[in-house]
Amino acid sequence: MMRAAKARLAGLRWLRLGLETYVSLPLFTLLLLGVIWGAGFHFIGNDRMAAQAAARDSVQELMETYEAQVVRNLNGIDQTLKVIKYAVERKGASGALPELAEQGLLPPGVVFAVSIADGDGRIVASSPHSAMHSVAGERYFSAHRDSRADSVYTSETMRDAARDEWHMHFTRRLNDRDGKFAGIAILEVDPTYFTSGYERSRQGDLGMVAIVGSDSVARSVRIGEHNSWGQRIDLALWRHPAAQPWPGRLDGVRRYTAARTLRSYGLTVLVGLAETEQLAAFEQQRRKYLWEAGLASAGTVFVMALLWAWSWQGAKARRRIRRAQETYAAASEANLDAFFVLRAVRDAAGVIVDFRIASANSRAEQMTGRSKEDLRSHTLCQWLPQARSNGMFARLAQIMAAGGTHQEEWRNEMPEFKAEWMYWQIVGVEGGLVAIVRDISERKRDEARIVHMAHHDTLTGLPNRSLIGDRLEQAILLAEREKHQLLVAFVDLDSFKLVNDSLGHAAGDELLKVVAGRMVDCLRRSDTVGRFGGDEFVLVLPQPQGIDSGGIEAAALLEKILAAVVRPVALEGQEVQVSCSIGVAMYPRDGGDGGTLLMNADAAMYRAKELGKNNVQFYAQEMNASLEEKLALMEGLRKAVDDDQLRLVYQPKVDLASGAVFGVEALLRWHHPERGMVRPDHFIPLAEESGSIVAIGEWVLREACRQARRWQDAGLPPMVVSVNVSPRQFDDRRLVARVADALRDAGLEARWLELEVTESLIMRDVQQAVDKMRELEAMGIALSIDDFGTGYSSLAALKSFPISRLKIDKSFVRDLAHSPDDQAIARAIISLSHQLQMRVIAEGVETELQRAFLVQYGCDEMQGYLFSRPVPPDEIPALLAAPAAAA
Ligand SMILES: Nc1nc2c(ncn2[C@@H]2O[C@@H]3COP(=O)(O)O[C@H]4[C@@H](O)[C@H](n5cnc6c(=O)[nH]c(N)nc65)O[C@@H]4COP(=O)(O)O[C@H]3[C@H]2O)c(=O)[nH]1
Repeated sequence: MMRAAKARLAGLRWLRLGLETYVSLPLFTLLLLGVIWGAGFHFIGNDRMAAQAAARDSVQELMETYEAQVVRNLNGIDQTLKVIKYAVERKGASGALPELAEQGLLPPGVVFAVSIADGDGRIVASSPHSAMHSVAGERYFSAHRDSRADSVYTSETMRDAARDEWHMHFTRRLNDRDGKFAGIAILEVDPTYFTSGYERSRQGDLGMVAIVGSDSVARSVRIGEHNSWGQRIDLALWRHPAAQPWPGRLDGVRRYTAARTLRSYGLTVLVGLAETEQLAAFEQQRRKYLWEAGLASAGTVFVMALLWAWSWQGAKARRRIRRAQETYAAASEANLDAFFVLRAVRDAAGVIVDFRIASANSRAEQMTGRSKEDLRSHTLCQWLPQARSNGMFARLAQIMAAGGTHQEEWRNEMPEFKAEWMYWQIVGVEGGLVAIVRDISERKRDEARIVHMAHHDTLTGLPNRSLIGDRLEQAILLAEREKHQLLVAFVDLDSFKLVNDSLGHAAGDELLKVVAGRMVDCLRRSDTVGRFGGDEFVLVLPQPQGIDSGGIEAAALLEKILAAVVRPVALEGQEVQVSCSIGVAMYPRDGGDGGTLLMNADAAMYRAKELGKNNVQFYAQEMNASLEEKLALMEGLRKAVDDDQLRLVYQPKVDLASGAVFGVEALLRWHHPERGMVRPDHFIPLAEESGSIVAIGEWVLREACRQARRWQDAGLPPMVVSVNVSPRQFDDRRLVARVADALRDAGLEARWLELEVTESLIMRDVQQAVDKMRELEAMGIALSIDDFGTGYSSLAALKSFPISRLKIDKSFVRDLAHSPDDQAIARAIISLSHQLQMRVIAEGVETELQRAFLVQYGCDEMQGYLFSRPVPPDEIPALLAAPAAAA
């Protein structure tokens, strides 16, 4: 099957090739040449045969004529000889000739010479008269003498002794009355006599007539104007000559020949017509034919060559077009763009009324959902009726008129195209247009996505800092024009860092998303809520309702946000609660531009934080002062260590069972040269923020170790000194080395040092924290978790910590007497500590009630104003000396 199909294909290919003019034309030319030359040679052949036949006829005719002529002449000669013989025999030799001459019976002497020889061979009479001589020695004489035959003897052409001329001698025997030999009658004839009938006009210059004796010796030969005799001619060859001309052996000229033997005279007459002359006319005709065929051939070849060149050019052009079409088809098929070739349809006046779809590619099929055939069977306006109303047709007609290339992007609203956004490039071509159409919906979506990403926060999808800035500027312009106010609020989540650090970033991100969603739900569509960065959000509320009437409704809205944010969020299987602090600035009262409004809202937000978080603060001018103050404090902190402005106070830790002081917690104090005492709650976060906490923390560590050593040296019973370690300090890679240095330099045993780390600190990266804590533990240093209960430690993680003590945060202790929740938490922490083989200490114990509760539930230790406030180191010996506050 395959082979048959292949063969059919190959056959078709050859047929198509054969039909190509540039191939068939040379073949046709060859055919024509064949016909021309075939006809030429056919005519030539015919003519040759006719000419040869004519030549043969001519030679026969000539033969007939020449033979008749010779026979007539010979008969005449013989008749003359007979008359002479008769006269001689009757009257004798001397009287015979004159009588015959008188009677006019002798031939003219100009041509013939008559003589009579006697029995001895002596010429006894002659006419015309000649000198006496003897012919006794001649063969013709002896032939008659020796033979009684009464016949004419024809001698060879020979020189006559009397006249010294060449003659043919015809002789007859003369007898006397007794019948004996009496001599011979001789008639001499010029040999040319027999060839004088040569007609040049008929026989040409090379024609031949000849008489040859039976002895094969030519008596007379005439070829053209030339006479000769005496040569030998092989009569055997001449009597049966070929039908074709042959060279004869006379002069090498090929002749048509004929021969006839005249038996009674012992002669053979020969005629010959030269081939060249006989066929001269034919040759001329032949040359003419050849010329004509040559000219016809040249003409044919020339015309065909022109036609071929023309058709070759045409074929080349067609091939080029076909290749271009194939290339176009292949390229357009492989292209990801849709191709449409449109041909203009014009009315009688030449105005374009529509476009016919001449061609389309596969991509066009996909984009339109129609097959190529279907598309080709429509005009543009049949297919897309709306093209007339939506301007597409007019646009195409205009491009057609203007020419060139046009391109544009447009949002597609025609259901015939399966694309939302399209790009088209229209190229004007001869008689129409090529439309290259591309589906750019994906690109447009990407662009929109990029634009969105550039202006929106990827996590929450809310406008980002730059878009907030834009919206704010827009809102300011609008408010300015409409004479409205504008509210800008800075929202910062309280304790977000705690969640992030303890539950991980994924949980932190989830929290941000939930909170963002809740804030969006609280606002109108015209309001903007954006994420400014980290856990900071910004609200822009144009024309806030009720601002003019004292901000009551705005405040309600912000309260709503506070309430929405503080609702518990389920994260990592547990419920987390965060609040937020909101600072508000009003346009135009608090600032005329976005930057100022944001800065003032930020200051108000800080104020809200300072006031215990989870509240809203409207901006007041003095707030900026606190911001400056913050910067000033940061600057002062950098010099605090070097300028010896730091001091440590110590708060005793008491064993609840015995009431004895077993240790102290070192608490930092900053004696600012201008501001006086600055509380650690104020400056520790700043030190942490600026990084100076590392240097400050090291100073605290060294000072606490030195002080513990001093107390020991002063003879006080050894006790554990607790030092707080901040997150940055804990992250310091050299923390362990620094602790070791501090102990060594102070000469203090490691067992008298305890480090307090916060719960959130170790929960940021549990593994790393555990590794570091194990190093410290290995040195003999005790570790405790400060502020326990405020973070989100998992029980599993807690078990892996090398911790010896948990400290219940004072926020749970504060309301212990009244809050069942706090009581439950305190009980849980105490129980948990004991299960984990840890001791538990409560901080911030101020009242007896609190202490009683703690004692009741088995808390091991306490710390708080109830026993002592933090005191300078020199007051510690007195406290140790005081009687134990028994449980
Ligand atoms: N209301 C009340 N408060 C009590 C009572 N007993 C003790 N306090 C206070 O509770 C705080 C205990 O320290 P903290 O929880 O570690 O909280 C500390 C600690 O987190 C930090 N801090 C203090 N010194 C250092 C330090 O040297 N390094 C580091 N990193 N942080 C320190 O500053 C915080 C505040 O320190 P202080 O102002 O000294 O406040 C101390 C102390 O004066 C009480 O009965 N009632």
